[in-house]
Amino acid sequence: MRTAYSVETVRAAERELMARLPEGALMQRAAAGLAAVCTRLLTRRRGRVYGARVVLLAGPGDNGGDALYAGARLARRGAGVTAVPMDPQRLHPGGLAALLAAGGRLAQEVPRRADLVVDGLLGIGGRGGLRPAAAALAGQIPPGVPVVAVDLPSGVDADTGEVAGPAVRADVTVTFGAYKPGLLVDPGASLAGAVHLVDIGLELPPAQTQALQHADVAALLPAPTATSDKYRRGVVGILAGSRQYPGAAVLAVAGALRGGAGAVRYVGPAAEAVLARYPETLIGPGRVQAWVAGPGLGEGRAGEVADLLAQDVPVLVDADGLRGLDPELLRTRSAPTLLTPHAGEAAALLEVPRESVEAGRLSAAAALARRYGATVLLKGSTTLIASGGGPVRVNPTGTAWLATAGSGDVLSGLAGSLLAAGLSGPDAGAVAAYLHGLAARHAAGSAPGTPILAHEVAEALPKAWHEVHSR
Ligand SMILES: NC(=O)C1=CN([C@@H]2O[C@H](COP(=O)(O)OP(=O)(O)OC[C@H]3O[C@@H](n4cnc5c(N)ncnc54)[C@H](O)[C@@H]3O)[C@@H](O)[C@H]2O)[C@@H](O)CC1
Ligand SMILES: [K+]
Repeated sequence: MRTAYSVETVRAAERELMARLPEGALMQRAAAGLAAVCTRLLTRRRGRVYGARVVLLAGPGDNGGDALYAGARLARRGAGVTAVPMDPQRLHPGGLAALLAAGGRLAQEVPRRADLVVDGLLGIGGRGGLRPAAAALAGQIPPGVPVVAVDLPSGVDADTGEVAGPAVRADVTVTFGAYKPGLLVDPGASLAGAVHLVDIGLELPPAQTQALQHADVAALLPAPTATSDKYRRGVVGILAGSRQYPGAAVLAVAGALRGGAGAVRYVGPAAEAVLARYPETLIGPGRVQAWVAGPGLGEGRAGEVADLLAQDVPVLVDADGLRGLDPELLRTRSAPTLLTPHAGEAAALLEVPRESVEAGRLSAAAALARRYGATVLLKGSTTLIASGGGPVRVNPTGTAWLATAGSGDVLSGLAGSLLAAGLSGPDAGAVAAYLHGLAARHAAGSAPGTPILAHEVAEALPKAWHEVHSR
C-alpha cells in the first residue's frame, strides 16, 4: 500500500521529530537522500558526478535549503553546481554557506547548458500558482535536461494535486517522509515523473490517501473455495443497455463475467445481443447479491434504477443511471451504494461546472461521497475512490488509452461483480479500477502505441488477475 499525507499531518510529524533531533538533522537527511538520487541519475547519464553541470533553482524556504545542501554534497564530489535564487535576498543561509564552501556558485539566470536541474523552488509551503519570479525561473529550464523536483514539483498543490498556472515538469521527484496526495493525483501526479520516497524517520498516523499495490489487490480478490457454488460466489445483476445502446449491456456483462461473481444476470432490452456474445449470462429478473444500473440505459429509465435502489443489496450506479439521482434517497439506503461518474457526470451531480471537478478532483470526489452518502469512484486521468469516512483511494494503474467508448461499462460490470462477491464499496471500486487499468495496459501492450477497444480491456482482465497474483 502506498500512502499519502496532507501537509498539515506531515508538518505535525516533522515538528514532533525535530523536537527530538539536533537542529538541522532532518534537512540533512532530506539533502542526503536528494543528493543520492541525483548521483544515481548523473552516473547513469554520464558515467560519473565529477564534472557534471548541476543547476539548482533555489526558493526562499526550506525546499531551497534542501536543494542547496544537496548541491553542496554534489559539489564536494566534483560537480559544477550553480544555484539560481528566486529571490537573492531570501536564500536558506545555512544551505547557501554550505554550497559556497563546497565550491558552488550563484547566478541570476538559469545556465543554458546543464546535465541536471534541481527544482528547489517550492515544496509543501507553496500556495497557489507560481508567482512571477518563480514562474520565470521555471520557464528558463533548458529543454531536454532532466529535472529532479525536491519534495514535489513546484507549482503543484501538495494536498490536492491542483496546478494553478505554470508548474515545473519533473522527470523524478524526491519526496521526504511521506508521499503527498498531490504526487498521486492528477494533474500534479503527471508532473512528478518517477517518485522516490526518502525515509526521514517520521512517525505518521493512519493514512488519509492510499494507492493499492499488487499485493493489496491480490489479498482482496475473491477466490472460490471447495464449498462455493455459483450462488455463494455471488450473482451480479446488470440493468444496462437499450435498443439504441445494446453494446453497453454487452460490455458491462463482459466486465462482470470476469469480475469473480459466480453468475451474471442481465435485465433489459439487449438480452439478445448479450446472449449472442455471452451464453453464460442468466436472463431476466431474479435474486442477486449486487446490482449494476445505468450503462447505456438512455433516457426515461430512472424509475427502473430507483426500483433497484429500493432493494437492500449493494447497487452500483453508472452513466445514464446517475441522471437526476436523489441524494436523499441514497442517504437513506442501508446497503452500500457505489457511484461511478466521470468528471462531466460528477459535475452534474454536484451542480458545478465540469472544469471545477477536473481542477479539484480530490475535493469533488469527497464532496460527492458526502452528499450522496455513497462510495464514489470518480473516473479520469487518475481515478479516485472516496467514501464517507475512510481514506481516499487513488488508482495507480490507469493509462490514457482507457479514455475510449465503452471502457466505463466494462469497469462498472467488473466493480459490480466484486460487490456481489462480497467486497465493500471502497474495496470493489479500488480493485476494479486497478484491474481495469492493468488490463488496459495488457491490451495496449499487444500492439504498442495503438488505440485499444473496450472489449479488449474486458478480454485482458484474466491477465490482470494473473499479474497481481504472480508478484
Ligand atoms: N520541515 C521539515 O522538517 C523539513 C522540511 N523539508 C523541506 O522543507 C519544505 C517546506 O519548507 P517551507 O515551509 O520553508 O516552505 P517552501 O520552501 O515550500 O516555500 C515557502 C516559501 O515560498 C514562498 N511561496 C509560497 N507560495 C509561493 C508561490 N506560489 N510562488 C512563489 N513563492 C511562494 C513563501 O513566501 C515562503 O517563503 C519541504 O517541502 C521540504 O522540501 C525537508 O528539509 C525535510 C524536513
Ligand atoms: K520543489
